[in-house]
Amino acid sequence: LIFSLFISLIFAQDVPLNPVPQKMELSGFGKAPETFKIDQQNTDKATQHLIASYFTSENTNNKGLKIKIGDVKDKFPKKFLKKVPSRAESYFIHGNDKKITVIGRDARGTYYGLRTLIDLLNAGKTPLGEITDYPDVTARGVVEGFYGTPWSFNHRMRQLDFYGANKLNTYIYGPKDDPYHSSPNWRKPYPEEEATQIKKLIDRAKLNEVDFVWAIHPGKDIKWNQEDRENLLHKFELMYDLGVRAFAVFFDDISGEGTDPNQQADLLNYLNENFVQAKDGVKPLILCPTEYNKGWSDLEGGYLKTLGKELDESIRIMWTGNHVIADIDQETMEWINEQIQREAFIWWNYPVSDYVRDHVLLGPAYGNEKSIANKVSGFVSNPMEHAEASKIAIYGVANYTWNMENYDPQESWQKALRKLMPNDHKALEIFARHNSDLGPNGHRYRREESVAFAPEAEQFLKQLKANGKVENLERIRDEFNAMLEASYVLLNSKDNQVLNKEIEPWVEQFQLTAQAGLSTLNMYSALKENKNEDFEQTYKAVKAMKSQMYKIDQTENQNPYQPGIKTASLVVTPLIDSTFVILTKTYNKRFERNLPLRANYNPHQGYTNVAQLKNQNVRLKNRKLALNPPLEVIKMEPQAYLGFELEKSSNIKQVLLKLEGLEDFSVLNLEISNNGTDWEEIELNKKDNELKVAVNKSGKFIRIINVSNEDVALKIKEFSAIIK
Ligand SMILES: CCCCCN1[C@H](CC(=O)NC)[C@H](O)[C@H](O)[C@H]1CO
Repeated sequence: LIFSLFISLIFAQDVPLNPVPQKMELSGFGKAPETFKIDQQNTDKATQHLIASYFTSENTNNKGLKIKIGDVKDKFPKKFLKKVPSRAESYFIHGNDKKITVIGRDARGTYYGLRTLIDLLNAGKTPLGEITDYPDVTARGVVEGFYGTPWSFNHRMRQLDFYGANKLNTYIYGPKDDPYHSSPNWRKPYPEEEATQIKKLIDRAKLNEVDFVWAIHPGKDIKWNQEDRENLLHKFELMYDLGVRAFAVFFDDISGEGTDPNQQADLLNYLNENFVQAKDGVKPLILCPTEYNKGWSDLEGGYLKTLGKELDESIRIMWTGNHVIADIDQETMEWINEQIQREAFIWWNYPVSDYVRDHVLLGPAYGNEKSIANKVSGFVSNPMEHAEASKIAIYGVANYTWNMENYDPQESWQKALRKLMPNDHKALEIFARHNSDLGPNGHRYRREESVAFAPEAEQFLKQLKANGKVENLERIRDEFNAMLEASYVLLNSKDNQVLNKEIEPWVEQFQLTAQAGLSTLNMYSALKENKNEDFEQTYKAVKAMKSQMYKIDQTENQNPYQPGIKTASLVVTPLIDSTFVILTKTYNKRFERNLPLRANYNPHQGYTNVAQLKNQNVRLKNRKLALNPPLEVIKMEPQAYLGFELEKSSNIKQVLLKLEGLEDFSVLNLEISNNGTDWEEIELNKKDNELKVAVNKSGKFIRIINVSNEDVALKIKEFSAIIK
């Protein structure tokens, strides 16, 4: 047994089994034959469809290797039947050189067993021995729950196929910006075209053994009366008629009336009794609570306790962890499960990037503990609006939730890159390892990036600053070269055009970054050899590359939150920018020149004492300096301020302010200053919350400040200044 386990562990690495099964006792693998003979017993439509698509007249005949596939209700040898695990969706495979047997605990188990067998056959192998497998987490998958452009129909169809292939069984449809999911049209039926698409998605989900969960987000304007109760029930009926058999109600990111936990619980219990129980085949309801993370929960208020006490025990309650964006550990689960008296259903806000839209998050899915499998009722990932690129993280979640203690983030990440780009995965790896961190953000959630390169970058900068000479120039140059070459391979790869289309602007920016890096190293060499003409020439080249990057950043991916294209922002870009400034300063001093130092184009920065906004980026577009508007409501205590610190005192032509949720505008003053201590108030007509204020005064600091002695809560839709 030890020997065969040893063998199977070795094999587990090189056979791309998605996910790795719980237990493999194989003496090895046979060579997959040319033809098979299928003996199909009890199977559902999804399995029949998968069999029909894989075993065709090309590779089946009477002399082929026998494959008998069915579930525990069928006739199989007792010694096999007793090996099928009792959990839902589990399966057992036995193989020798005569016959392969696949037995599912249930229809999904049979399907997943077949998927595992097909993974082996695709690798040209058949199993010699036994595979016993089951999922660790009950509901596994994705919640399309982000702000921004919802995924397209075609992307959703691709996603469902990806989930089927990787044993994910849950897709929750809840795009924040779909007006028929949320306000104002949650009461209305979908228009014809969308309704037809949803029907097609449901059929595709079935063929991939995925529960299509339709979520409604009524909380912004729901009235706790019989009329709206009927409205919601009616909308669920309409969705049921389209084929939806699993439903969710989201009460997140709302304020006011809709946040009442007793009303929320009454509504869901009512839906449970009068809809879920009343109809056949409908799965238990899922609720996303208003207090969906510990940082936002007010224990005295008893919101969570009320839900835990009042909600029917069949209803699942979602949870993002100790914060809006958080990784999940044992302590997180013990706390919340106690509060809600059931196992929470995790909504993992990764790789969602709707609060760092200028970044793509392509790194490994890591940070969640491996001991929580029996503490969660579900685990779904909230992805990026870039569906194809999100598959890297989703593949990790598939492995993590199926076989948790076996999960290896790096191994999964490598496998995901190969699944997405079978031939050019090396180029994708070089690109992805430098595009994984989020950059500074209001949630202060960060990811590792450029991990192997960071020590080299650090040593390079340290030595450059200390004595102007470095020892690892070649290793830095090698990485920039690898980045440059990878960018060309990616832009020309035929592996996955859908992915290419999504990441193209970032790959272009990445290419320019690599080129700027190489030329900055040329500046270093020219300086060392006192080749002043070369230095100034290559200096000019870097400035030209930077202005091209600036143009991409100003034209691509323009959205109202974090517009533009940031790449390699944690290690590589800062290394290049710092090196550029150090070399230019040294050159200017040594040869009495005054080449401008500015490497990047935004010399201004945010200026605030509001913790939530410490990292909020500011952007300069032409002459307009704007605060990236935060998604969330901002709380400003008395004397709290936020605004801008300019590079130097400049003429402030105009200030634009668009605020929301503020009854009494008089609590805020607009002020400017040249030194950050003496402030001059700028008159505001404080009645409307959309202001264009002519200033025409010079200043280095601009701010709005809460001059009342009360806390104020507001949403900042726009805060910008025109600097002339
Ligand atoms: C308004 C404060 C920020 C909330 C951010 N959450 C939202 C709600 C949520 O997490 N619900 C569980 C969206 O889902 C979004 O995608 C995600 C991250 O930006």
